[in-house]
Parts: sequence; C-alpha cells; structure tokens
Amino acid sequence: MVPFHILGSYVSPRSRTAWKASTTARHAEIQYNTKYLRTHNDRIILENTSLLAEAPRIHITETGNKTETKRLPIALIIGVKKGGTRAVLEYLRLHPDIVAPGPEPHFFDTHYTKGFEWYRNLMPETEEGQLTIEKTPSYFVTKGIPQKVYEMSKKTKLIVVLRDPVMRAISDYAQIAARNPEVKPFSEIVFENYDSYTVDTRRAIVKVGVYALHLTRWLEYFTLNQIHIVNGENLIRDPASELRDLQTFIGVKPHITGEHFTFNITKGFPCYRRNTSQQSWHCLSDDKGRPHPNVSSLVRSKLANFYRPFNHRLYLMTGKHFDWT
Ligand SMILES: Nc1ncnc2c1ncn2[C@@H]1O[C@H](COP(=O)(O)OS(=O)(=O)O)[C@@H](OP(=O)(O)O)[C@H]1O
Repeated sequence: MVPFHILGSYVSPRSRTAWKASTTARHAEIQYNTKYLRTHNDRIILENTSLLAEAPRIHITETGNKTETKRLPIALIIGVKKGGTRAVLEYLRLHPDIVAPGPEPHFFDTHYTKGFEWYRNLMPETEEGQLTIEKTPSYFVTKGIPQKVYEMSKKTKLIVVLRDPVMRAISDYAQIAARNPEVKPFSEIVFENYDSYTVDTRRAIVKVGVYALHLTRWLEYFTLNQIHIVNGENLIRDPASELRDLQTFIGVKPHITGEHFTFNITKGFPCYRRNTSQQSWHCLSDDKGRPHPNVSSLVRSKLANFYRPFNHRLYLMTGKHFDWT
C-alpha cells in the first residue's frame, strides 16, 4: 500500500466553522481557488475550502522587554532543507539592522522544553532598532511547530526558500552520501518499487518536497502575507532581487544590493561582501554547492511526475509560479 496519497475532497468541521475570510483581493482569489492539504494516518488529504486559516486565540506574549538586549526572533527562516537557507541567512546578516545566530537553534523541534528564555539567550545582542532572525530548516516540515511559533508571537514573519523538489532531493542525497559513502543508490531510496517506479513517500528525502502539504499546516496559524517564499533557483541567478523583496518583507530599509554580490565561476555560486568598498569576498563553505551524484533523466522524470500535482497545488496556494519540471 502506498501510505501517502490523495484521498479526495474533504471539508473538516473546523474549516467550515473556524476559518475566516481574508480581506485582500489576492487572498480572495486564493480562497476561491485553493484546496488545502492535510494528512491523516499518513495520507495526504485535499481539503476544499473557500476560507483562509484563522489563527487560534491562544497567545503568549513575548518574553523579551525593552531593557534586554537579546531578543526573540521576529522572523524565522523555516526551510526547506537544502533550499538555500544558509545563503539567505548569511545574505540577510549583511544588513546592519539584522542579527542572527550562526548555528541553527533547533528550538521549536528539539529544545522547546528548555523554554523561551533559553531560546532568547541563544540570540546575539541587539542594539536599538536591530531585528533578530534565525534559521532552522527542519521547522517547515515538523508537525506541531506552527502552533508553537504562533504561541511565541502571532506576528512572526516566516521565510521559506523553495527549490525544485527533485533537485532538493538529490541535494539531500548528496549530503547523506558525503556523510555515509555506503549509502544505497538514490533510486533505491526514493522508489519503493524500482520496477514500477513507485515513489516511496515514507522517506523523509521524498516527503520534504511535498511543499504544499507542509505549507498547509503553517496556514492553519499564519496568513499568506506573513509567509515569504524565496525562489531558490533565482537566489543563485540573481540574489540581489530576492534580497530586495526579503528586505521589504522583513521591514528593514533597502541596504543589500547587487554590489554585495559577485558570481564566483570556480564555485559556481554567488559570493558576497559585507562592505561594498572592500574587495574581500566570502563564499559559503564547501558543503554548500556540493557536486551532485549522477541521477538518470528517467529517475528524475519519474520523481518529477510524482511532485507535479503538489507543485501545482503550491502555485494555487501561493499565487507564485516556479519553473520546475
Ligand atoms: N551562494 C551559494 N553558495 C552555495 N550554495 C548556495 C548558494 N546559494 C544557494 N545555494 C544552494 O544552497 C543549497 C544548500 O541549501 P541549505 O543551505 O538550505 O542547506 S541546509 O539545509 O542548511 O543543509 C546548495 O545545495 P547544493 O548545491 O545541493 O549543495 C546550493 O544549491
């Protein structure tokens, strides 16, 4: 049995009673077109709803206060793993009004019981006017996290870096293979049955790429205009344009521009500089932009066929189109 499939239309009592309409024209269109996804017993269920999610009423106020210099994050880069999250974090840290811890805090998925004070203490000191952010890519796909983030602050801004899910899976595999050279071939991991190319949807390497499913969970607590999607392919082609939109979304003055970036031909990726009057360029470490294993075009196309309906759902949900295969 394939444990992860579309069951068809379903309207939950909650979606009928508790979800409310949004006011903007963009939302109105999305409300009309969107079928939300959820899971039940590991199956993906499409929910027809004409309504956007209303955030629940539970609310815990932020623990930081004006006299404290370490503050809880106002924005989180929540995913996706291998989407380009490190690049986005390091680029945003070029902004004088943005501070962030370098390591991933993993607060909401691993250390939540340690409490918000523990979390706040992980953050760098902020001066007046500076904003704190953090990145932990596992947040996007981990059940229960949207509610926890909402309880920290219902105003939290969410950043998701999305990349062609087939390429994301291959990138994830390249990381696994770099750590464990004995790993099975890619095709033996992603297909349950290699003869019929049945995709093994129990595998995390596959599941992460069902972006519409994960986004649906976040939309139960946050509205679409609190979620900013970065185009992971465009982030490599034209980082400045993605950063322009990101700075607007976060609400800082435009500071990071094309002058902060150069394309490093040897690395095959953009590198960046903090000070535009200096020539010292920094590139991300060698584990970003790893060589990928050879994956046949047949395997890629079978996996692309699996993701296509979910990608389409994502386009409807977000109003954003990606040129994925
Ligand atoms: N400037 C720059 N330099 C290097 N790599 C870049 C850059 N911009 C985006 N990318 C892409 O980022 C991919 C790694 O994604 P993440 O940082 O999200 O990975 S992780 O989840 O934190 O491990 C990484 O994936 P791979 O190429 O598969 O290694 C890159 O495609």
